Amino acid sequence: MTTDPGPALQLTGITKRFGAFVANDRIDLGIAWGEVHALLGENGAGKTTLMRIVTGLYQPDEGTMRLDGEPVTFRRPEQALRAGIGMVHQHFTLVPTLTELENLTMAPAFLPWANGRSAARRKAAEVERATGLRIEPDRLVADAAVGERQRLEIVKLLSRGARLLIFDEPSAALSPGEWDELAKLMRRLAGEGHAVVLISHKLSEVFAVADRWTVLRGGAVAGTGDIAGTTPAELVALMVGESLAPRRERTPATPGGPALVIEGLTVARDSGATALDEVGLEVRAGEIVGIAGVAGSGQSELVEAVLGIRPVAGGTIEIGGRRLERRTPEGFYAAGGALIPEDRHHVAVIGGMSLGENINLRALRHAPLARRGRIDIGAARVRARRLIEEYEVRATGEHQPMARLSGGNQQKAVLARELSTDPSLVIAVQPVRGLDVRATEFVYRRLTEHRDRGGAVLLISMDLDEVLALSDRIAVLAHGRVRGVLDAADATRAGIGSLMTSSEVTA
Ligand SMILES: Nc1ncnc2c1ncn2[C@@H]1O[C@H](COP(=O)(O)OP(=O)(O)OP(=O)(O)O)[C@@H](O)[C@H]1O
Repeated sequence: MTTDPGPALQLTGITKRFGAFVANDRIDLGIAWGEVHALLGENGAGKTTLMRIVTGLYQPDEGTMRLDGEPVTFRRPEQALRAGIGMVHQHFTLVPTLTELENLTMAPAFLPWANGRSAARRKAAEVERATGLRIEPDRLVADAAVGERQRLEIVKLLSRGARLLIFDEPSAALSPGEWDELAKLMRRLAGEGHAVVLISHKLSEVFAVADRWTVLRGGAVAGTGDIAGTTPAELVALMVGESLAPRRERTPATPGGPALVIEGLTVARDSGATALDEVGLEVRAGEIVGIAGVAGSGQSELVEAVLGIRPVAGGTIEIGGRRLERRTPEGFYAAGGALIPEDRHHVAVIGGMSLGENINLRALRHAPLARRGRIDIGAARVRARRLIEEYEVRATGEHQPMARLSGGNQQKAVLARELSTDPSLVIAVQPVRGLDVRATEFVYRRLTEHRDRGGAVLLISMDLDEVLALSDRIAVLAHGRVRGVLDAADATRAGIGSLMTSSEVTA
């Protein structure tokens, strides 16, 4: 299909306030059919708010929207979707206790087939072919990794006839191969006359797929233009209002004693299938060990086993030289562990509690916040404010409900909470997920400083560049087994990639 490029969506003077706070400030933005338009900006710049307006989740206080030249008002997401506008959210909208196929059959396109499983399966296969995205019809969504859930979200949206698709940081949980696939899909959709809006903090992705860009800063448009003729440095400067200092040279690690020792760890998935098969892994004090692997290779189960929330069929786990006999989260934290979880929304934050309460959650049982069984509210407030400042969490104050912070700022709060208790072992799963360029540099520096002070870090990430940039040693996990452990200095993308996709154990 060919479509003349033309104005798909035109926003004029869009303003959105939350109380006295102006999240979107008189925004003019045009998205054309046939283009991939990157929407950029620091954490809290107002990107998600604007896209929530476009998809009917929020109503603007001022301004107008036109779709194909016609004024439109969306009071609910269904209205936007009916008009062909859909969003792949940072937090997915799937039902975890249903299978992927069951989740898909809830979409109207499938309803006529909903009572016939084989027909629904055929329809699912058809959508898979059309989108080039795989799904596992019989897998419970709860068992799917974040990246796999996201894929299902996209399939669901396309099956509902979305023509303008908004991707909110879609690559956060994807392996390089999955991202390449998604990038191709975005280009294909644009080529077929769809419009794609890409919210991303990764400029390499933006330059790989986008035709045009718009930068938001402090809720207002800071600039817009064509990707051709723009440099990443120019966009960074527009986003943060300054240029970023170059990353410091990393010094080699000086590893000490073992901080985490895992031997022969065998763990099952919820379905009973083997998730980890006799996995051995060691992280020493003063080093960062990265785990590279495609989503669903057993990373989540590894973390859950160490944390003590997943039964272990065999093997041992030692933290700080002590074997964890009764494995519980309390035991993990008491042994000096800290965790930056993969799924921020469901596991890492309590949305109904304030930012300050979330930041202090792990410090409440000990002095100086706990005094004779009571919490010193004044000390808690001071501590929260200090960490909010130190971690540059952008919020109206420590009282702001956590759910009202932008995604990136929630992530900064999680980091503040976990790193501020001086842990000996940090398990960091996708630690910069959703963070802007400046905050990403900040976290990388923090984790490296933690290592330099003798702390141990187990880094789990689907982002191979991140694993390569941060790790001292890299363990490659594939199909529940460690396929090799490499010194980061000698590791190459290609070498890791071939181990990541290997199905035979060569060791
Ligand atoms: N429901 C709400 N109530 C109050 N403030 C809100 C609400 N939603 C968003 N905000 C505020 O609006 C600002 C913009 O948030 P938004 O989520 O749009 O940012 P963003 O550019 O998408 O950031 P990120 O890159 O971190 O996702 C933030 O400071 C946030 O705290």
